[in-house]
Amino acid sequence: MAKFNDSEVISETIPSHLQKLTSSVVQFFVCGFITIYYSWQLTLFSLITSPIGIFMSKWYGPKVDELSKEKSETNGKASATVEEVISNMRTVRAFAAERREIARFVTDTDSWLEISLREVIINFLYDLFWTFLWRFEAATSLLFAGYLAHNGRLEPANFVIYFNYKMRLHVSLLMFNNIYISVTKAVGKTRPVVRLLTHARQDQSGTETPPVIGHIVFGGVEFAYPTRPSLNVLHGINLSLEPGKTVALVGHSGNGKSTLVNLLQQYYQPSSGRILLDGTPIENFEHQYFRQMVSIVSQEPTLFSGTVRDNILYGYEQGTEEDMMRVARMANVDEFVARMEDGYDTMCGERGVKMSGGQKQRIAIARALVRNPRVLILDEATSALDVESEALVQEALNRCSQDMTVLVIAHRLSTVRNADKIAVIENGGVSA
Ligand SMILES: Nc1ncnc2c1ncn2[C@@H]1O[C@H](COP(=O)(O)OP(=O)(O)OP(=O)(O)O)[C@@H](O)[C@H]1O
Repeated sequence: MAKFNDSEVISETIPSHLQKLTSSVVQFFVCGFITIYYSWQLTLFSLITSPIGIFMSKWYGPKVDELSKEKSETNGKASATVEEVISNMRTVRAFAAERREIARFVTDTDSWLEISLREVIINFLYDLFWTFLWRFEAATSLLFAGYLAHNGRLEPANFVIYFNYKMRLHVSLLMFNNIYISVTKAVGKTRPVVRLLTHARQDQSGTETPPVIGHIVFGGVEFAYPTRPSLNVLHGINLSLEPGKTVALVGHSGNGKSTLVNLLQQYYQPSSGRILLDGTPIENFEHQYFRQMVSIVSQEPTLFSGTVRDNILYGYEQGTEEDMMRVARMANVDEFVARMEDGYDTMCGERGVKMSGGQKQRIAIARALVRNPRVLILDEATSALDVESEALVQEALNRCSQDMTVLVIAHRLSTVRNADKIAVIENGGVSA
């Protein structure tokens, strides 16, 4: 799992403030030394109010951090609602749920407004506090300076120089304060982004690129989803996938078939146990290379809004026209694209809405194959299709997967019948 902490978040957000920070540190020390030089008694006296200021900042920092976090969470929730509704517009309209969805969005924006109001009030009180504290400190310092001058312990000229530099010292302290507030707010807001980036970096930290023939071993794999850490979905899975063979993974709904595939895809890491590809732990593989060697066709493949060509070569931009045509023929894509006016330049539409289910599946198979993988994962790739489309897709899969290791999540008897080995996943364990 991704490990990250606040210092990591701060180190990502602080560089933009570095210049201001450096100049205020320099100003602080220069002015500090000059004020001490001209009147150490006054300088010492003005520190009396510091503990109150430090105490207030200690309270304010976590408060702002918490509010920024809450605010970006509610903001994200409102955006997610909008995105979900827009992408499922037909379902929303089919069930006349427009009012319900508007109410959901309004609830999200209301909480955002409430948090923003709290933030405004806290910021106002904080500013008021510092204005009052500095006025109070200036007034008491002036009185003390008068007392020192009266007793001949402070020259009037030194007094003028002292106050001049004291004002500059205040300016640098104010700058510190502003930087502190901005960094605290930024930390609260950027924490989820940094967490995502850190996770992505860790996901891509492997460097090895050994030759792969496609022997996969799950050794004592245990796993619980981070959102339900107390519920172990997989308990000590031991399974071997021989190179070039097809293994059908079967089991009741909810028994963990997709979870096992998610682990092989490195979307999550096992709580314990190991997954090896030709003897190398999968996390040690270089990211791009691993994705080239292990490819997936999912149950509901997502296409992007570009052309058929763009979608087949997605993530494999070095692929040539010949590569594209080769897999398009293998996956029966050529069969329907040849009848389209723009051929491989036909636009697929957002999320592939301009393609039928079977066409999307065949493009997804071509996309998985174009990188010449050694391992192919098929997540019920034909289960959502009608008989004719299924036959075309199945034919394509049989043709393509002959010299690859195939892990197929199977619901249908026909898929199971074609497999070299059947692995039954039950109660978090597996028997083959
Ligand atoms: N992202 C998630 N967070 C928490 N729990 C999850 C998550 N995804 C799946 N689960 C839980 O993990 C268990 C296994 O789910 P999984 O999707 O692996 O089952 P499956 O065998 O593939 O089911 P199906 O055949 O219905 O697709 C289920 O109890 C499910 O509720």
